[in-house]
Amino acid sequence: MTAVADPAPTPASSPADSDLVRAARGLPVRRTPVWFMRQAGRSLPEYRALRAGTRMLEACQDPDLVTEITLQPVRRHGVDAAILFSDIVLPLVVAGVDIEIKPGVGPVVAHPVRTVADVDALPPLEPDRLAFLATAVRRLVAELGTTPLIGFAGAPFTLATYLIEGGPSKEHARTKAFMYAEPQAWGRLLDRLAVSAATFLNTQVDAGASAVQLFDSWAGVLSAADYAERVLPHSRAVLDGLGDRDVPRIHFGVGTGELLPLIGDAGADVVGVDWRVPLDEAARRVGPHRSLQGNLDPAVLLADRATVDREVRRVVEQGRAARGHVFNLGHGVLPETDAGVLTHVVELVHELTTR
Ligand SMILES: Cc1c2[nH]c(c1CCC(=O)O)Cc1[nH]c(c(CCC(=O)O)c1C)Cc1[nH]c(c(CCC(=O)O)c1C)Cc1[nH]c(c(C)c1CCC(=O)O)C2
Repeated sequence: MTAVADPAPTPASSPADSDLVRAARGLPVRRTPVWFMRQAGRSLPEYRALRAGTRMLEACQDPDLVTEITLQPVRRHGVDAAILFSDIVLPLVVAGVDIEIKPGVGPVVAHPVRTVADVDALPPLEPDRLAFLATAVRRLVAELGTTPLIGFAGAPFTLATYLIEGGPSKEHARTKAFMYAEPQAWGRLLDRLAVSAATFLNTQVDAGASAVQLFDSWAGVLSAADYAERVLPHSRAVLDGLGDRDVPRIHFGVGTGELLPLIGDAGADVVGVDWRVPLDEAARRVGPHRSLQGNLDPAVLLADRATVDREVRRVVEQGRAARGHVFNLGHGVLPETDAGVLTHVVELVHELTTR
């Protein structure tokens, strides 16, 4: 059922009462909440200016920079949520794994995990090394007022792809080969990654984040059977690791049309959907007990205004089939996107859905 507005909507009294959190729980909203994956980043000139001269993974560990970069898209676009400026590989970096983020490429691992011994040599993440993260989150929560902060972590499978491939990959063939050839070491690797992801998430929630997103960006390369047996239990462990922390859980991957029910079953309140499956169909696949997030194709934002408007309207309409809808893109903002178009999309979604 589509969430219906209160007769006389009053402004949110706290982040926990925000439209983002309400939509995620399937409660009535004032208007459909909007945020964008990669809303902080190269589409913003003020981001490029602030980041100049600082390496990505250094910036992520500097509470001043994290706070400012996280707030930039909230100020500029009026989005309904902030997402912490960080990266999915950060828990590994903090634990001592030698990783660099190469501009225009992505994370590159100096010594990829290729053997059982490599798995057992991975350093654990000590929670007391995350003080910078708790500081940044506390500052952000103070600055954001009633706007919720979304904390996030990379899911075990997607992190394993970077560790095993040594960098970005299309087919993830080495990852799958290791998964099939060394099922026990695979299980230990994903267990470890689940523990560090849970530590990373819990630090953010304990410091005041109002929702979390687990990014399993590359899970869509797996069959449903392999995902269910070899990956889902570890993602569930991350989300279960939140314990009784009462924040909504968003769970997202790209190309996961065939996995959507399982992505939900791993313990999500909200299933993130890319542009390949329309939201009304996605709602049928995940069932009536979960909300949806998505799913405008990021490339649409490079098209003319009439196309943008038509596609935004379509996503909003199809999203009405969901228990609750968080408007987003189907994947991250492309760096060449005009920031003005993002602001326009926020305004249009609000206009179309204000009751
Ligand atoms: C797979 C993945 C990564 N990182 C992330 C994912 C999952 C989401 C997805 O599927 O895109 C998650 C992530 N990375 C970043 C955020 C910040 C919050 C936000 O969404 O605004 C989030 C949530 C910042 C970032 N992470 C990165 C940037 C760009 C670095 C820069 O600006 O120099 C940002 C803003 C770097 C990064 N980090 C990663 C890639 C593939 C890249 C892109 C490399 C490039 O194109 O230069 C790994």
